[in-house]
This record gives sequence, structure tokens and C-alpha cells, in this order.
Amino acid sequence: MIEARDLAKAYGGKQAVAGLSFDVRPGTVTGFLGPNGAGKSTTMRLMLALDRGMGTCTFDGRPFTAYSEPMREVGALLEAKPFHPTRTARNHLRMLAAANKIPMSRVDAVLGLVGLADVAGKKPSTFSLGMGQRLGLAAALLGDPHTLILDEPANGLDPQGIHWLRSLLKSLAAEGRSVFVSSHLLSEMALMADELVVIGRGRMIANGPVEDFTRLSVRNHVLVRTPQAHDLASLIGARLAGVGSVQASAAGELTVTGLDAPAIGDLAFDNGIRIHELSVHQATLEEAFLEITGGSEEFQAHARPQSPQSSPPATPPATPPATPPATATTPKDGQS
Ligand SMILES: Nc1ncnc2c1ncn2[C@@H]1O[C@H](COP(=O)(O)OP(=O)(O)OP(=O)(O)O)[C@@H](O)[C@H]1O
Repeated sequence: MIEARDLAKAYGGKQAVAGLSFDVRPGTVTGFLGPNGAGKSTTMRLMLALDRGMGTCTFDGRPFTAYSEPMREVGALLEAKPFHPTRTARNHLRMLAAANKIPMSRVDAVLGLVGLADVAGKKPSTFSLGMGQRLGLAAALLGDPHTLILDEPANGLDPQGIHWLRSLLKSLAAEGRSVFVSSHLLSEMALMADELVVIGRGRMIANGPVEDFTRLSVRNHVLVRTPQAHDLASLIGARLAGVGSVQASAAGELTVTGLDAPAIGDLAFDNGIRIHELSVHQATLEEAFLEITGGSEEFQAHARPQSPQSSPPATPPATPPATPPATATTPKDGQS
């Protein structure tokens, strides 16, 4: 169990991490998300007492520095390619094993586990970024620790490597370990993580199960296609009574929030309205992330001035448009 409490760190006058508290439970993969510069790496360094700051972080009740052989308790991967330039991959791990009283048999075991057995005699300076990440993971796993703290472990991995990493981290969590992992690959995180810690500008934005994060998104909606869109929009608008929205997204097509698909279907049926499609759109983790972190990005690119011919930006606005009255957005379609 990781318990982080009131972690804080300032660089000069700038608050990089501002009072973060969260738990990482055994048996779970907890994803750590935030825009560039949000404070993820700083938080991970604070957790491992690699940076001086405020607050506490304990691993099964004790701080990282209280463990005499910490690699047996907590495995960490914080930066790409943190290796001695002239030692071979195997010797790098042998050195770490010796320093932490880890049996030498673990060295070849973890090299095999991360797929580097064939290049164990090569120097990491010749490795690609992805191979370096694999060696960093091997080092993190060397002591067979209960807890893993991994900063962007998917960085540099090819699609097969990313798939392998996901399976590995999920299986390590299924064995009862606590896995705390940051990544910018949100689709991967959606498949891998059970819980999320989302920060922006060093502060907590959201903390909880992944499903809650996407379930509460305002991007969740029901799409309805009907030849009687005007009539149905009026009925839905009356039923919503201001909570939710109904908007015409195309001719004969309505986007509804605040009312679920069965309720819309029943309303249509009770009023003799034909439905051609009724589909539920669940927000992706990426959509929910953009929505929730919209105001907390530190580094925002300024949009290029648009020429009259240019297309609109691909990224939707961070906050949805205010709910309009149902009738104001209803199409003037040919209804039966
Ligand atoms: N050594 C340092 N000296 C000064 N400022 C720093 C230092 N390390 C980090 N910062 C600042 O602290 C803030 C948080 O940085 P951090 O690297 O923790 O963010 P991050 O969420 O890991 O970012 P990214 O996703 O881009 O890796 C940033 O504003 C960064 O500029």
C-alpha cells in the first residue's frame, strides 16, 4: 500500500507539486495522468525521497528510506536509460543485485522477462530507447518488489512492446502488487489502469476508478436518428426540464445528454415516433481527460490563424456548450 500525504515541492517561487494526497492499493494498476509539466515526475521523485520537499509517502507504512534493501520493496523506473555507459546490461543488473542482496539468479530471470536475454552481453549505450526502457523495467523488477513506480515506461516501445507492457503490469497487479504508472498513452491507460490519479499544475484534479472518470464525463450522450426529430426534441426537452440537453447534430439526428437510451426509446414509443437509431456514446478516457484538464495545461500551443478555407480544430472544446432550450436547436426537418 502506498500512502502519499500532502506532497509538495517548489522550484524557486514556482509550486511544482502543491499538496497531493492519494493511495495506491495492492492488486491495482493506478494510472498517473496530467498534462506536460503537471508535476508527475516531481511527485514520483518526492515519493522516493529523491527530491527534498514537503509531505510524506509510505510503502506498507514505512518511508522508502527506512528500507535497508529498498529494491526488494519498491521497484522504480524514473528516467530512460539511467545506465553505466560501459557495463553490459547483465553486469549493470548484477551490480544492482549485489548492492541489494538480491540472488544473482534474478538477473537472467528479469532479462528474460523483459525480452533482453539475447542482448544481455551488450552495452546499454548501444540500446534503442525502447530497449533502454526494458532494461530499466528489468532493474525495477529485479528485487521482486511488492510495489512498482514507473514514469512513462511505454516511452519508446513499439506497439507490440506496449501490448506486452500492459499485460505485464496487469499480471503483476493481479499477483497483489501495487503498480503506480504514468503515461501519456491514454488509450493504453484506459485498458490497463483500475484507478486514476489526475493532476494539473501540481494539484489533484481527479482520483478514483477509471469507470467513474469516464462515466461522469459530459461527453457521454445518446445519439438518436429519427425522421421526426423536431417532435422528439420537443418531447425530450420537456422531459429534461433543464437538466441535460438535446441538440440537433445533423438533419434527423439528435444528441441527448441527461436521459438514457431506454427512457428516450420509451418516450418515442409512447408518442408514436419512429426511431431509426438509438446508440449510447461512452466518453473515451482521452475525451474525459481533455475535458477535466482543459484549464490546467501549463504549455498551450496557440492555434494558427485560420484561413477561410481551413478546417476547424480537431480537438473539441474543453467544456461543452451551455444547454440550449430544446426547441432552439431542433432542425427544421421533413418530418412525417
Ligand atoms: N529541476 C527543476 N528545476 C526547476 N523546475 C523544475 C525542475 N524539475 C521540474 N521543474 C518544473 O516543475 C514542474 C513540474 O515538472 P514535472 O517534470 O514534474 O512535470 P511532468 O508532469 O512530469 O511533465 P511531463 O509530462 O512533461 O514529463 C514544471 O513546471 C517543471 O518546469
